[in-house]
Amino acid sequence: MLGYFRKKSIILDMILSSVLLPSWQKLSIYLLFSISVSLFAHHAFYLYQEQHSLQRYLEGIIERTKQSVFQMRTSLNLAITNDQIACSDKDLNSLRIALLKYPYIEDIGRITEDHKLICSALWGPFTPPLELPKQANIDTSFRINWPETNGLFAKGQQRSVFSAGNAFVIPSPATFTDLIRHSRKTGSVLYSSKKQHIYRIFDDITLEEAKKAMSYSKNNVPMLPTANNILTLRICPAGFNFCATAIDKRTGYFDMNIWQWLWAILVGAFFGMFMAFSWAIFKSNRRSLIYRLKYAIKNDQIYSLYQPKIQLNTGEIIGVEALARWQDQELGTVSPDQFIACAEKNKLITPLTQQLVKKNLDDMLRYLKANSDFTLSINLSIQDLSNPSFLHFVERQVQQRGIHPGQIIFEVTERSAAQSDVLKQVTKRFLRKGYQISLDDFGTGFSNLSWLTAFDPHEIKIDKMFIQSIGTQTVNQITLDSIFLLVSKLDVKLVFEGIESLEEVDYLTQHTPNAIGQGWLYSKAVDTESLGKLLKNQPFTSTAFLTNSPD
Ligand SMILES: Nc1nc2c(ncn2[C@@H]2O[C@@H]3COP(=O)(O)O[C@H]4[C@@H](O)[C@H](n5cnc6c(=O)[nH]c(N)nc65)O[C@@H]4COP(=O)(O)O[C@H]3[C@H]2O)c(=O)[nH]1
Repeated sequence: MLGYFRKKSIILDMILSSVLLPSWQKLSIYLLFSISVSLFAHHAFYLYQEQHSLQRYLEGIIERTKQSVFQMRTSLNLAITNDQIACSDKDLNSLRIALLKYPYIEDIGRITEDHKLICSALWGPFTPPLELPKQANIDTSFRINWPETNGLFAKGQQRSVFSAGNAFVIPSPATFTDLIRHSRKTGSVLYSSKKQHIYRIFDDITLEEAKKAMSYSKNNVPMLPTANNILTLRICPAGFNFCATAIDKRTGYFDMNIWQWLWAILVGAFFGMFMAFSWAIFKSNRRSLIYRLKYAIKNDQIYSLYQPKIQLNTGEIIGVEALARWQDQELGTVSPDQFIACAEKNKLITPLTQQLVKKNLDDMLRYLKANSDFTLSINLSIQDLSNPSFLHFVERQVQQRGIHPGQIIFEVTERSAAQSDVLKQVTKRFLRKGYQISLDDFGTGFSNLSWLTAFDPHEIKIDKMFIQSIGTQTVNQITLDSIFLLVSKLDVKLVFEGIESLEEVDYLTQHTPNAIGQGWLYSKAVDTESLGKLLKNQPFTSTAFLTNSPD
């Protein structure tokens, strides 16, 4: 069990260590940001829902008011066209029949020109007549209507009275009963379209709140949550003389309960973490070797430095080996062993080699032209060689610059036995075109004798580990001695890599007088300018020539 958890934690450690984890400061910023975004999103979401619910509520009130208006208009018309003597029994009976037909009307009766109610279907004749308040509103639908009328019904009750001709109606207070929400945060106000008169206030809305809501000529949807802002929606139906505004006094944030707040914070925190880690992974990927290498190739940032190859017995520079260099903004100096392997693995080697070949030919053109014995060694990967178009590419580049193919040496390394057959085939095509082939890193890995017999390289490069073994009496030194013996029988140039001391030069020249060498004793890989100086000052005859040029 313990082992299981240990294993899990190792895997987690591995995952986490491969990602650039965000710092606590960054994580807090992400969290703060996304919690705020989440809260705002929740606010907007609830606001949207509330707006929809308020819209439905308002439409309900508008629809019911239209029905009520229709019933009032029709019943008033019936009363006006009734040719009975006003307030007679017959008149009152026909008014009662009308009253029974229209459920949104509470009472219907007769009114005099000076605004006195003289009888009604419910109450019969009023003796004396009931006087209405003087402040009448002119209403296009009903000619005259009065606002709340005190005293007609129970004490304190108010009714609106609408009149036309010698008839009046009182709408039923039960008209909207089923629409009332009994809500403490929403409500609505019904008023004349010119805002002269408030017909009715629904739910728990104060007169001040109703007036404030009426003051908005359009819908008021407060996206930014402030405590004083109210959500209001207004509808003024065409062909009618009234408007209704619905109000929501506590919206979004202000209406969220503790669980909704917690949920919003949790969602925000989750997304904040998610964003922070996604960004960290994205950044880690951007910093990855493969990403940076693609970027470097695309932006032509990889270049070559040139390490002189020396004829050891004379100290003369007979050519150079191009060695790729890459200085990345993010990763710093990356060794060619690393990035070449990465390019090979990710099928980037062909574009990279092509870029480098062009640069190498351009850089060395003047030296190649100045001395027809001067050679340029270029490292190739097996993928370059097996790419059928690569030889054509090289041919084009070499011909365009008027360079003799024999001055170009392609260094190849056999990295697996399986590559042997391919190499045999392809290198022959290069040899036929006049290029030289050099067998690199001889003695290491798969570069061995079988290779030598498979085809005839012009040159064998002995790996630096053998040079470093000189004077050590190790297996490598013994191998080096056998290489001398073997190569003396073959028609092939021997190039020793990694020469760092005069003793090594002495040892090598004693065994192979025509040996060629390269190493830090003479020079590290240098740029074209420094190479020019080295060429001027050659031959290397003593330690005085040894440079400390940067690699
Ligand atoms: N300790 C020591 N080292 C010395 C001395 N003289 C030279 N060297 C290093 O030995 C390596 C020789 O290159 P290589 O065997 O072709 O091995 C090369 C070659 O296989 C590959 N490479 C470099 N440039 C290219 C390129 O343009 N294309 C391809 N395909 N491979 C390249 O990367 C390998 C490593 O290149 P570098 O890091 O530049 O390492 C170079 C060079 O800097 C010395 O006196 N002492």
